[in-house]
Amino acid sequence: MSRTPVAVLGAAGRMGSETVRAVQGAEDLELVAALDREDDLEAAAGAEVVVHFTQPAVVMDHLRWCIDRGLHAVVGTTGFTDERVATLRGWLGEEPATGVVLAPNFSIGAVLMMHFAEQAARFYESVEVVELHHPDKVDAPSGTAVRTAQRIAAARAAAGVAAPPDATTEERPGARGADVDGIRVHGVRLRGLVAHQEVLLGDEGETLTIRHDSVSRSSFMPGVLAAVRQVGQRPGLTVGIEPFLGLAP
Ligand SMILES: NC(=O)c1ccc[n+]([C@@H]2O[C@H](COP(=O)([O-])OP(=O)(O)OC[C@H]3O[C@@H](n4cnc5c(N)ncnc54)[C@H](O)[C@@H]3O)[C@@H](O)[C@H]2O)c1
Ligand SMILES: O=C(O)C1=N[C@H](C(=O)O)CCC1
Repeated sequence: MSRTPVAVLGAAGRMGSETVRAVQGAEDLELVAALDREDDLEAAAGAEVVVHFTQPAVVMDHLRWCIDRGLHAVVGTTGFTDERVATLRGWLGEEPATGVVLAPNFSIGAVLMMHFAEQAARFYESVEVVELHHPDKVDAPSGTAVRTAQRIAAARAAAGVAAPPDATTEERPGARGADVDGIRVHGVRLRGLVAHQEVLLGDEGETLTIRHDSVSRSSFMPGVLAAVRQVGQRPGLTVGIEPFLGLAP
C-alpha cells in the first residue's frame, strides 16, 4: 500500500506533537517532516499534505508557500479573518489544483455543537457564546467561537429574527464580550482547561445550553486524519470538516 507523505508544521507545540503521533500511528500515512520555528520549511517539500498547527502570525506565509508548490494543506491554526479567507481564495485561483481545509475545530463534538446551535438559533430571542480555554492560547475569541457566532447570526438573519435584546447603557469595556456579527462572545482563560464552549439560548420561561468539552487534544485527531486523507480530493478551499462527516457546510 502506498502511503501519503505528510508534513506537520508546529510539530513541537501542543497540537503539532499530538498530530505527529497520530500520523505516525496511521498505516496509510507517512510522516516525512515534523517542523517547528527553527527548522527549514524546505524539508516539507516532499510531502503531499502539510498540516498546520502553528500561530496566526506565520500561517499565511506558510500557506502561500504550500499553494505555490501545489502541496495540499490541512489548517488548524486559528485567527482567520474574512480578509485572510478572501486572500487564500485569491491565491488558490478560479480553477484550483490544490486543496486547503481550514477548520477552526477538528473535534466531532464541536462540529455537532455548532450544527445544533445553528439549528436552535432562530427559536430563541437571546443567544450568547462563552468559550473557555487554557491560558496559553494567543487568540481571542477562539476560532470556534467566531465561527459559531457567524453561523448563529446567519441562521437568525435568514429566519428574520431580530437582534438579541440588551439594555446595557453603562458598561466597563469588555464586560459584554466581543460583538461577532451581532452575537456576544465571551472568553475565559483558565489553567486546567483544554477547549470548551457553551452556547446559551434563552426566551420567556426557559433557557437551552449547548456545551462541548474537549478534555484531551486526542479529541481533534480523528478529524485531522479525515481531513488529511480527503483534502487531495477537494481542490480549492473547504472551511470546516462538516463535508467529511456528511453534514452540510
Ligand atoms: N482546529 C482545531 O481543532 C484546533 C485545536 C487546537 C488548537 N488549534 C489552534 O492551533 C494553533 C496551535 O495551537 P497549540 O495549542 O498547538 O499552540 P502551541 O503554541 O503549543 O504550538 C504552536 C507551535 O507553532 C510553532 N511555530 C511558531 N512559528 C513557527 C514557524 N514559523 N514555523 C513552524 N512552527 C512555528 C511554535 O514554536 C509552537 O511549537 C492555534 O492557532 C490554536 O488556536 C486548533
Ligand atoms: O487550544 C486552542 O487554542 C484551541 N483552538 C481552537 C479555536 O480557537 O477554536 C480550537 C479549540 C482549541
